[in-house]
Amino acid sequence: MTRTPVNVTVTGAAGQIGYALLFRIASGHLLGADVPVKLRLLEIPQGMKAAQGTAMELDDCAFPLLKGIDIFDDPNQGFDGANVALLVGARPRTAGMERGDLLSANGGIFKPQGAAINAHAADDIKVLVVGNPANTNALIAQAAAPDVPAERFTAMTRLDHNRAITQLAQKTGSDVTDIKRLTIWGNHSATQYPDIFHAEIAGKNAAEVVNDQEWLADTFIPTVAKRGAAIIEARGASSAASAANAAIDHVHTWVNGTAAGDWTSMGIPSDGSYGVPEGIISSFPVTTKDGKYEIVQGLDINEFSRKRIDASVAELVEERDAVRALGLI
Ligand SMILES: NC(=O)c1ccc[n+]([C@@H]2O[C@H](COP(=O)([O-])OP(=O)(O)OC[C@H]3O[C@@H](n4cnc5c(N)ncnc54)[C@H](O)[C@@H]3O)[C@@H](O)[C@H]2O)c1
Ligand SMILES: O=C(O)C[C@H](O)C(=O)O
Repeated sequence: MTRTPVNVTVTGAAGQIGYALLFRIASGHLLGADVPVKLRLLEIPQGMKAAQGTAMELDDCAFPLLKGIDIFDDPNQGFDGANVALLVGARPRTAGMERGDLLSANGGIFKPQGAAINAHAADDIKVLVVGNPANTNALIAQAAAPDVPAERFTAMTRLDHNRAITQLAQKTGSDVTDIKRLTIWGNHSATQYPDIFHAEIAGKNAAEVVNDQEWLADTFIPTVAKRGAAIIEARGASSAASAANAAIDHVHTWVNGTAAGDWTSMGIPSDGSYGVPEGIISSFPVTTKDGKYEIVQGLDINEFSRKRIDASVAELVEERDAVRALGLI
């Protein structure tokens, strides 16, 4: 049976993450090795020529699953019929820019994109926001799309999740595949909290295996939370291939499910679980099945974790209040 191609819209397609992402979507890593895709690339007018160049290279790969590429500079066209939308393009912070300016500039991108998704995307649209500040940009887009179920808007903390797995594996001399049930809580920012108290390493409690509170507080958490800045310092540019890889992982897991006994981390609208105010887009431990996710319930949150989750959530509440004051939500 021939499957209908899935329409995947990627914004910021001519950027560095776009360049690392599009070839993997086209080769079947986003949705599955048997799922044909049509790419819809969305750029700003200045990015159109470079996006066309990337599309030429995609053509030159003769990917069996790639059934079409269209390029737009109008969100209403870019999101038309989209089943999956990866919102990567964003306004980066530049020298002298205050946080309010950054939120306002991104509001100018994510509000119209949310409205275009609301008006034109397919009924089963799933949205992943990668562009920073990812959680709050996702909130802005979601608020502009009242007819789309709120839970379809998610923000990426999978890169943080993957970073934390490797740091833990390297510390304990284990394999990344031995590590399960790790959680990123809160914001994709330096306040995020990577939690190993419920994680397992080859079936044993990770915090007990590590048994080094000082390493946890003074090395592990800051290393994971500040990894983005460390990459920028080392590479002279922000993470791109690892961010693209995490976007692939996020959507693949959302669509295809978490493995039995494991979970992942996703930025999702809070339902009030774990004391996170309803509606803000915060990272939680989630399981996924049949294209839907659920927050893992019933985890005991110790005092060490509570303090850190609360701090990151407080930052998200501040960001929400700031975009509310700007009339963006
Ligand atoms: N959540 C995460 O874990 C994570 C990780 C890494 C990077 N990021 C963020 O991802 C974003 C993209 O990073 P990058 O390195 O690809 O940046 P980049 O500057 O290389 O590319 C961004 C692209 O977006 C385009 N763009 C800007 N406004 C647009 C709009 N309104 N519509 C469509 N396209 C638009 C630009 O023309 C550019 O081509 C940044 O905000 C970055 O901070 C997030
Ligand atoms: O773009 C950034 O500021 C960093 C990025 O979010 C990352 O985590 O690598």
